[in-house]
Amino acid sequence: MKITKVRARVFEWKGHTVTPTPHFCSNAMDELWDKGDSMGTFRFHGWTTVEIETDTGLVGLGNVALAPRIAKAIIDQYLAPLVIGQDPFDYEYLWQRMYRATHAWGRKGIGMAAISGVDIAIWDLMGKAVNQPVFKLLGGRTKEKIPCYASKLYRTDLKSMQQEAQSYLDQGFKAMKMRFGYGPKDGPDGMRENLRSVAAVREVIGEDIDLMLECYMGWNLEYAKRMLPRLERFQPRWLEEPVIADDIDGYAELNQLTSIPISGGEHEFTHYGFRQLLEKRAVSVIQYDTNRVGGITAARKINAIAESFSVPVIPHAGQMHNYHLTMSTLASPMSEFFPVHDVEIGNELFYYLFEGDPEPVNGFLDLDDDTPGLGLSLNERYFDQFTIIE
Ligand SMILES: O=C(O)C(=O)C[C@@H](O)CO
Ligand SMILES: [Mg+2]
Repeated sequence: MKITKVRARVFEWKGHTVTPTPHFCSNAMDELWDKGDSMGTFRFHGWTTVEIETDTGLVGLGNVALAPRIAKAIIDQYLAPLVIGQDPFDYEYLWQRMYRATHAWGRKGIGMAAISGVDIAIWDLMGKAVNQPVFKLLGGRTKEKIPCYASKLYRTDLKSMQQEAQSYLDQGFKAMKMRFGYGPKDGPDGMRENLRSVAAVREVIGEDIDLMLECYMGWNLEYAKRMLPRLERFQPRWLEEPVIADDIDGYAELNQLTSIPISGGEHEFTHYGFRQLLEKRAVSVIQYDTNRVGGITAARKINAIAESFSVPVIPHAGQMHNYHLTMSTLASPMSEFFPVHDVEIGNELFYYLFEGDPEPVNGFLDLDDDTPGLGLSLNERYFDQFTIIE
C-alpha cells in the first residue's frame, strides 16, 4: 500500500459559542498585568483534520487541535512530501523521517502537533487495512471497559457547580475534574474562593468520588506551595498543571511537598520530554495528548516508559486517539471525558466535527471490537457551521 495524497483541512467554528465568565479557569496568562481576555488564548475553536489517501482507496483520518492554520501549513509544506509514496505500515520510519526532517523547529509545540495528526491518520489507515481496531494493533484489550472521569466544572457560582457535580453523579461517574478560578494575583480572597469551590464540590460528591483539581498553569511555585497544604484535607486524586509546563523543577518540588499527586504533560512532547519528567519525579500522573505529543507512535513509547516507572498515564482530553492507547495498556487506568455541550472553551468542538466517539455509561467507555481503525469519521451535519479551509 502506498500513500498517494495528504489532505489537511482547517475547520473554524463560526456557530454559536458561550463566552466564559471572569475567573472561569485560571491559566498561564493570569500572571501578566494586561491579561486581556485571558482564556482567549486557551479557547480552541478550530481544528485541523488530516486525511491520508492511498492507492488502495483506503483513507486514514487524523487530527490536530492546536493552531490549525499553522498545523495545516506545516503538513502541506513539510510533512506531506515526506510521507507521499511511502507505505503507511512503515510508521516508525515515517515518524523518524518527519521528526528528523523538521528537527530544527519541529521537536516541540506545533511542529510536533502537526506530526501527531499525520501519525494518527497513519494508524487509522493501518487498522482499516487489516480490518482491526487500532487498540488491537497496540496490544489489545487490557480492560473490559475504560473507566472515565467527567471533566468540566469550570469556576462559576458555587450552586451551579454543585448542580453540575450532582449531574455527573446521577450519570454514574465515579470521578470528576474541576477548575480553579483564582491565582496569585487574587490575594487571600482568591485563595479563599479556590478553597470554597473545592469544599462546595466535595460537599455534594462525598469522600468516595475521585476529585481532580485543575490549575491549567495559572499558579506559580510560591502560590502552589501555599495552596497545596490547604488542599490536602480534600484528598484530591491529583492537582494538575500548577505551574507553566517549562518549570519542571517546580513540578518536582511540588510533587514531593504533600500527599497530593501532581499531574501534567498535556503541554509536553515526545518520549524524550516525558523521560525528563519521570526521571525528575516531577509528575505522579502523565497526561500527554496523542494529537500533540507525537501521535500514537510516540505515545506508545511513553506508555512503556511510564509503566517502568509505575506512573499512570491518563491522557488529556479523552477522544478516540487517546482511548485506543488507554484500552491497550495497563499503564493507563482511566480516561478523561469531556461532556458534550455548547461550544465554550472548544474541548467539546470535537463532537461537532467528528462522530464515532463512544458515550460513557455509568462512568465507563467501551470500544468496538469490530470497528476497524480508530472508528472516527467526519461529522458532516455541522459542516455549514464551520469555515473550511482547503
Ligand atoms: O482537560 C484538561 O486537562 C484541560 O487542561 C482542558 C483545558 O481546556 C482547561 O480546562
Ligand atoms: Mg489539564
